[in-house]
Amino acid sequence: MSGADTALLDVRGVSRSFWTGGLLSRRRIDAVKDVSFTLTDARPEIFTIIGESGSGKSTLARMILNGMTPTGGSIAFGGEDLTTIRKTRDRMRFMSRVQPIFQNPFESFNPLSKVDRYLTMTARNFTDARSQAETDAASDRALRKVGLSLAEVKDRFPHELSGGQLQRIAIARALIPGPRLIVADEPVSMVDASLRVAIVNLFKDLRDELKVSIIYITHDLATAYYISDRIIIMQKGEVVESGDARAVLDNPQHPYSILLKNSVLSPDVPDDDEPQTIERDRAARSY
Ligand SMILES: Nc1ncnc2c1ncn2[C@@H]1O[C@H](COP(=O)(O)OP(=O)(O)OP(=O)(O)O)[C@@H](O)[C@H]1O
Repeated sequence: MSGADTALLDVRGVSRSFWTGGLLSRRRIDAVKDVSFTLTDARPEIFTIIGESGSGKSTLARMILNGMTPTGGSIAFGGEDLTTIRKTRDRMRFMSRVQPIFQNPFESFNPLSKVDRYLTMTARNFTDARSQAETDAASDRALRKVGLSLAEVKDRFPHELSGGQLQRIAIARALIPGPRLIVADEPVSMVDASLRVAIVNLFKDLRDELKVSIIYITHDLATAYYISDRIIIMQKGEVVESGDARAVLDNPQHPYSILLKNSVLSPDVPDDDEPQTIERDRAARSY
């Protein structure tokens, strides 16, 4: 689908609750509450979801990736409600258009498999490439978009590569099917601080050159400020502030947004220079 009015992604009044505890101590957790936003096909953008731990970011990401059903509201991709995407063929089509990037690149790859195997499998599953020469060509094309080449990564195991290289290979793998949307959940929080800028810059290139929209999920205000077009700030499952990223982050209105900004940013964030990255110990986590 394309056209100025087509919603690439329409998240409408989405909520997700969980029940925890036993029969007598049942407790409802409202992980995501009534979240709405729309991404358009006509204008690829980096749309950032920011919030502290437990604010519902990953739950929202899982629902957008169709790995979890909302308990309220609806999500449509290209006009198609995600709950109607059930058949394997439809799921594969959806997956080719919406690709995830996970937090921990070391968990994205089987330590016993050579990394190029993931690229080959993705090329076989999601493109017309069948022969080794064709899958190699598809892998190399994708790797070159992230500043690598097949020659550099072929026959290498994950432990032979850095976290930054692995994350770039994970991004290359996600690009092979030609997605319209990438959902990146904390993609740089486990990457060495010195490599974060290179990775977030890649997202800008993907937006500008490949016209891919990116949902960038983070707790890191500095990289968010640096790359985002629009932003929503979440607290306890709710969107407390949203809009143009620079406008929101330069002049936050909600007390939580002000607190968030004051707690992580020094007063003068450079305009277009390197973001000041914030170190935080975070436990390895994946979906
Ligand atoms: N499967 C589940 N069962 C019960 N509660 C859950 C489940 N998944 C998430 N939650 C709860 O929902 C809330 C939101 O969690 P979520 O992981 O979406 O937050 P987050 O903003 O991504 O946090 P983090 O940055 O730490 O990953 C938390 O209180 C969490 O404990």
